[in-house]
Amino acid sequence: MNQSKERRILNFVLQNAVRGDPCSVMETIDKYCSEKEWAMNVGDVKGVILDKTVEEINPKVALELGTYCGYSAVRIARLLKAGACLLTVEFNPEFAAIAKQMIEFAGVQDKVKLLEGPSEVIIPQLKKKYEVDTLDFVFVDHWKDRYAPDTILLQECSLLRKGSVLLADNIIFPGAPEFVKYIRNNPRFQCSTYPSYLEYMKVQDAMEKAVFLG
Ligand SMILES: O=C(NCCNC(=O)c1cc(-c2ccc(F)cc2)cc(O)c1O)c1cc(O)ncn1
Ligand SMILES: [Mg+2]
Repeated sequence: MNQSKERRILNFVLQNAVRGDPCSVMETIDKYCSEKEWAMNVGDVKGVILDKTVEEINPKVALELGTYCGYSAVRIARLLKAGACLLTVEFNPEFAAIAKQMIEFAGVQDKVKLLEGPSEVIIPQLKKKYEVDTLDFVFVDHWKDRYAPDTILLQECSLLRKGSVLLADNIIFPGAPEFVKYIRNNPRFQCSTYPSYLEYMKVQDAMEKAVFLG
């Protein structure tokens, strides 16, 4: 059975990156995906916007929707302080298996909890099953038509507090029009847009930052 692209990315990391070095893992994935096979990691250009947002917030509890191969989980976790954690949600079991190995190879497994399942099932479990009180930071990077419903679900589950920050990938390409419409017209969010480029491409994209006002 021929290998998946995600398995090829992981193997390239296992063979070329430095075990326990998150930056080496990120650089190696970016090298593979810009030179050999494109893949939907947030990437090195938008990754800087993600870094700056995480460093500004310094979250104790962070959530990621859409783990994929674990690139952004490694990217976020490397910036988390002692005692802080990232919960990352992936629906696709193959992606989750790859991401688990990627996170462990990077050495950030103690800061990351990978939750396998659909976001609409996992989010309502965060308080009771995963002992979350509220979320300081949410990186939204899963199915684009889930961005708006899951933002509503996070509020319904009282997972956001005054000052919680959402950062959403791909609001230009592939686009998340329902989310943009919802969040920019919602008086409970303070929004700002960060124009950038689609990972590994000369195609315009952007990230949307939305601060929950409580
Ligand atoms: O996370 C799940 N899918 C990947 C979401 N991410 C994307 O779709 C995504 C796509 C693109 C992209 C860009 C250009 C292009 F030509 C094709 C795709 C870029 C990105 O940066 C993304 O983030 C998922 C799976 C599932 O089964 N259930 C719940 N969620
Ligand atoms: Mg994305």
